[in-house]
Amino acid sequence: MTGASINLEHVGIAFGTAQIVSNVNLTIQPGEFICLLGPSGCGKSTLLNAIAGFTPVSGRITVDGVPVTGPGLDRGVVFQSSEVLFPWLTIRQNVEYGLKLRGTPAKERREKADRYLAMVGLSHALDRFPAQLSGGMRQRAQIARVLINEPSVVLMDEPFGALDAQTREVLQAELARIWRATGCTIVFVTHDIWEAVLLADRVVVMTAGPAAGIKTVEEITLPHPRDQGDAQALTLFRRLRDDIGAEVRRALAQQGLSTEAAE
Ligand SMILES: Nc1ncnc2c1ncn2[C@@H]1O[C@H](COP(=O)(O)OP(=O)(O)OP(=O)(O)O)[C@@H](O)[C@H]1O
Repeated sequence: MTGASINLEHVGIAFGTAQIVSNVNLTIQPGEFICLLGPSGCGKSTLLNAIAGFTPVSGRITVDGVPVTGPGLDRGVVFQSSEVLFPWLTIRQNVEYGLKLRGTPAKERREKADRYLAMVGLSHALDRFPAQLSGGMRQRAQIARVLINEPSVVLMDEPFGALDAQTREVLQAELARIWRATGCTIVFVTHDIWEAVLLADRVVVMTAGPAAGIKTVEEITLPHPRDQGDAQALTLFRRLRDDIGAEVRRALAQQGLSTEAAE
């Protein structure tokens, strides 16, 4: 598994007459970890869905130079909700499912499923059903189900958003390890500024919608594992918080609402 480059050129996304995203230009290097941050509702998920090929765009999105025209196995998507797992299949069967559909022999798909389930720390839960797992374990299973396809790009939409703070912290550290082990390119949507500081090579901050674009791109060169107690990490956190806060205040002012409401 190696990471692919992603190129967004003048990307715009509209739903009917509503222009959600406008003129986004971004080049993502192979193996990079990009976090998308921005005010609520600005269009982070919309942009991620466009890279996944779920949403048509104006402009151009390419992955390793190939235009995105629809979903593909080169791009795996991890959603916030783990309800995408089939409740009637065991965790191992869930992870194997895609390979089974594509006719991979049973022995090979079992070996692969077990390898990726070991990578996400679920070797002890292979034969359990989703309902018998915690939320964090279900998210690990969802990640294994994506990784088994050996995608060059993993797109993650607030994958830890529904988890408690301690579980989220554990999964963040595990994701950083998995990312290094696989070399895939990750684009990760989050509301959580600390999550972005702890994980990303670059944080892309979007402007408030409508017609959201890129406000700033912050490069983070701190070594892993990163720590919230680190002074440089704290400086970055504050800068990102101020950038996003300014966008939220601008959006509220545009709507004629008090800017103090955003403090
Ligand atoms: N299928 C759709 N049809 C019409 N409008 C949509 C559709 N999907 C999203 N939108 C609108 O696009 C805008 C951006 O939504 P999106 O979910 O991408 O924002 P977000 O930044 O990910 O939000 P949040 O941070 O709250 O999760 C919102 O105004 C939303 O209502």
